[in-house]
Amino acid sequence: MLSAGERPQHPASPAIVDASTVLMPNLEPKTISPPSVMLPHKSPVQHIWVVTGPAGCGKSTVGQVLRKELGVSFLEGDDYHPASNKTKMGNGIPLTDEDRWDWLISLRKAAIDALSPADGNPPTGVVVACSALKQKYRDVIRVAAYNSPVKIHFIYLKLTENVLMQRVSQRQAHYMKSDMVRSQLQALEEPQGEDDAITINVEGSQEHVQRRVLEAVAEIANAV
Ligand SMILES: Nc1ncnc2c1ncn2[C@@H]1O[C@H](COP(=O)(O)OP(=O)(O)O)[C@@H](O)[C@H]1O
Ligand SMILES: O=C(O)[C@H](O)[C@@H](O)[C@H](O)[C@H](O)COP(=O)(O)O
Repeated sequence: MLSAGERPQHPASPAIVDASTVLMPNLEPKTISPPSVMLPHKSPVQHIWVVTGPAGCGKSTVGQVLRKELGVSFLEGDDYHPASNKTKMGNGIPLTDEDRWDWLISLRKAAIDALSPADGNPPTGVVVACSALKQKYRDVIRVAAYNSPVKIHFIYLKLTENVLMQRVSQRQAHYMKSDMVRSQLQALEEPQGEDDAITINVEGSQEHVQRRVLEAVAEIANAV
């Protein structure tokens, strides 16, 4: 059993992956076929794949790709905020630690529930989009693995402030406006020395980001 503050140790995984570098310059994005990720259905180990980072880094986009490729459900973190948090964020007021606890706990519970569906067919895992800006927020999610054969993996999507601002500005009809990005970056503690977390630089096109993420996920899954 893990004691408080202790994190599950993972086999070596790529700590930082760069999707902004075109490793195969002769390939057009549309010719790139991402690796497919197959996880054994009979394995007692289940995975919680948490896609993290500030608003606009691509959590929902990447989360949907993983949902499809892994054949598991996808939980959008935004859906688990109480209305008061959404109102705050919509008014440009950054959330406090207190605002975030209940949200993180609800999201963690939803992830655990998704691993034990009522139909009795446990999935190989679940994908969760959650900003998880600080280490202590990731620690709240990590509790889901205590005393259970669950492995948690954080996939942090790293992007510069300028690009984040551009991408958030592009989004229509979302309560989170671009001026919140700065406060999120101030709160951000990038994962460092956290064995269950990888960083993916996501400046590149969606195709390249998708490929890098799927390669990283395949590598982690194969190492378990
Ligand atoms: N690699 C990418 N290149 C360009 N635009 C992207 C990329 N990934 C996501 N986007 C776009 O950026 C915006 C924010 O992405 P989204 O997945 O909603 O981020 P998040 O869930 O982290 O807030 C969306 O309009 C999305 O289509
Ligand atoms: O996609 C987005 O717009 C954000 O990532 C959004 O998910 C927001 O970040 C969280 O709902 C909680 O806010 P904090 O990131 O400030 O905790």
